[in-house]
Amino acid sequence: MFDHRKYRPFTPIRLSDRTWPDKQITSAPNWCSVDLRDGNQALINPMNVEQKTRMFTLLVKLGFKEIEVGFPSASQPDFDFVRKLIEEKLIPDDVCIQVLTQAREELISRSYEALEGAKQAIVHVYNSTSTVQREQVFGLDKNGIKAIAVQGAKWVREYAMQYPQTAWRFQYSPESFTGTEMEYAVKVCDAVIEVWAQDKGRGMIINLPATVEVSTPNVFADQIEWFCRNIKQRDLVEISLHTHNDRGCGVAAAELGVMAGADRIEGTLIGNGERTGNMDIVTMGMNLYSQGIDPELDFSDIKEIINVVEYCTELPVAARHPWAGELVYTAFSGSHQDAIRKSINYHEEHNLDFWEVAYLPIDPRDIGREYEAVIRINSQSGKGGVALVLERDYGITLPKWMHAELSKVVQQATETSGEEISAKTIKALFDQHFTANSGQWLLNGYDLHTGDGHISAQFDINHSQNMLTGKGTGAVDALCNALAQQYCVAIEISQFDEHSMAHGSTAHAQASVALTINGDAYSAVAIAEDTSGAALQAVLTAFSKSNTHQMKGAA
Ligand SMILES: CC(=O)SCCNC(=O)CCNC(=O)[C@H](O)C(C)(C)COP(=O)(O)OP(=O)(O)OC[C@H]1O[C@@H](n2cnc3c(N)ncnc32)[C@H](O)[C@@H]1OP(=O)(O)O
Ligand SMILES: CC(C)C(=O)C(=O)O
Repeated sequence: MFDHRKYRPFTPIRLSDRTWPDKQITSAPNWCSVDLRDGNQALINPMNVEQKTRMFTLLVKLGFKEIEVGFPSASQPDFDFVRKLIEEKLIPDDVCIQVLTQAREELISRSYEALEGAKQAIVHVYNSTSTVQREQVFGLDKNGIKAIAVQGAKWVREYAMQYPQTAWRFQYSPESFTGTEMEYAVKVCDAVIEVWAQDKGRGMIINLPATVEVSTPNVFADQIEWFCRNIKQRDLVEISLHTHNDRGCGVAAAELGVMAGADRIEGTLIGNGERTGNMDIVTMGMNLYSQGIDPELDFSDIKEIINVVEYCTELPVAARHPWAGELVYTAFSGSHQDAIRKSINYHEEHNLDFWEVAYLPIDPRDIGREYEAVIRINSQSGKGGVALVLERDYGITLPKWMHAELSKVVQQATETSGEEISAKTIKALFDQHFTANSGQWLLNGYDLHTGDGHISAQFDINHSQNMLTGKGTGAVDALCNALAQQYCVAIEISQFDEHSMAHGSTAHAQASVALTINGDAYSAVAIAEDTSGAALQAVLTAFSKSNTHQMKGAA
């Protein structure tokens, strides 16, 4: 039964003098990828050695310096993978691998066996401390649970002594930290630190997991600030966070947690992990990047990250996934397209130092995305977007007065199909509507003579099979007069635009014209090697439309 009364609200801790809301993140935290452990343990098919190796290689390439590579005491494949990394010397000198173990002696001992020969490594031991786990899973009181942690810490320390060649660091996680009374969590962690602090200079990490996300991120941040203030030997430990995404706020919790004093963040690429996933390092890293902060991870080839993640996890990356999804830099809606087009043009024209483009929080090209994907056209799109597609993909810049006319044609097509329309189809519609010419109305040549402020011109046109002669203030005017005289119609030039086309194009000029012929409007575009040729052809094409129309009308 869908009955909310079955649930109780989470009780926040009392922290009225919190300071984290006034803090800003100004640098990247220390990152630790747990793709190969927490990510892996949540998969339908855990990664095989080949997939793990591919993921590890990517993580190193992205710049991770700490990578939890598995739970080697849990399974032979995990054990073998750690051995492979060490024996095949696949771990760069500046990368530290990490392994997870429960606080059980046989598992700790096996973890050290797996790590033998590593230059440096982090042994990560955990046990659950929340009220629910204490009472319902372990059946132990607070002292009993603390004793597991302390005993685990002791075994971790003792076994490390048997492998003095490795530079060991130790990590402890009070699993289900957020469901634990804060005073008690501090007590357990203080006790673990006390064990490990016996070895002076030993790197220690206390990792605080939101094993299941149970509150709003501000409550988590309060817990972190409170914990950091109250732990006894704060200066000896690195405080790490390991958030999950059950309420959809895994990244927000980690961010506020860093503001509250944490130094290190554990997470996965694209947020794979138990249930709704671990906190997504790509999202948090890109959040920093978009604020001008170096994430110290290289996400410039997002496609490669997606390919490897999809290959290794056998799960698809959602099209709307923050920063990485296929559609996150794409606008279909007209007003967004219009603003993006104007904003990008403004940016280029004013040579701005900072990226501030409407609807695009970053330049998609920074992460290897093309502008092509930014504007896509369907029935929600507007004239600006359609014009941009023609300009972007075909170098055809339409004058503003022509945008609405083309957009109407495209809109009809998208409404009829109910689907997205490709750039190729938009170009075909443009040709059909603006440049199509029966072939009878093609300009073969022209001869212009200037005198008494007027141009006398002769036009060689297929259709007339004779030369047309006209006089006017310019070539276009002269042609219109010639046509008006020859075909006994009234012609007025309502709009006219001509410009050179982009460098590198085979044609060099584009002309657009709107004529009013016997009271009706006809517009056309022509592209030719020179501006006069393009202008005259545009007039002929527009005129041909009226001619067809009249013939149709007559029939
Ligand atoms: C929040 C997290 O993601 S933690 C990481 C979880 N990851 C995994 O579990 C993946 C790998 N795990 C495994 O392959 C297995 O669970 C193993 C190998 C670790 C342990 O396997 P098994 O001993 O066969 O079974 P299981 O996991 O059910 O063990 C539960 C026992 O361990 C105890 N236990 C559980 N966690 C811990 C811990 N952190 N420290 C000490 N003891 C623990 C339980 O109380 C229980 O004891 P009991 O047998 O006396 O009741
Ligand atoms: C072992 C801990 C860090 C964990 O994976 C969790 O609590 O989610």
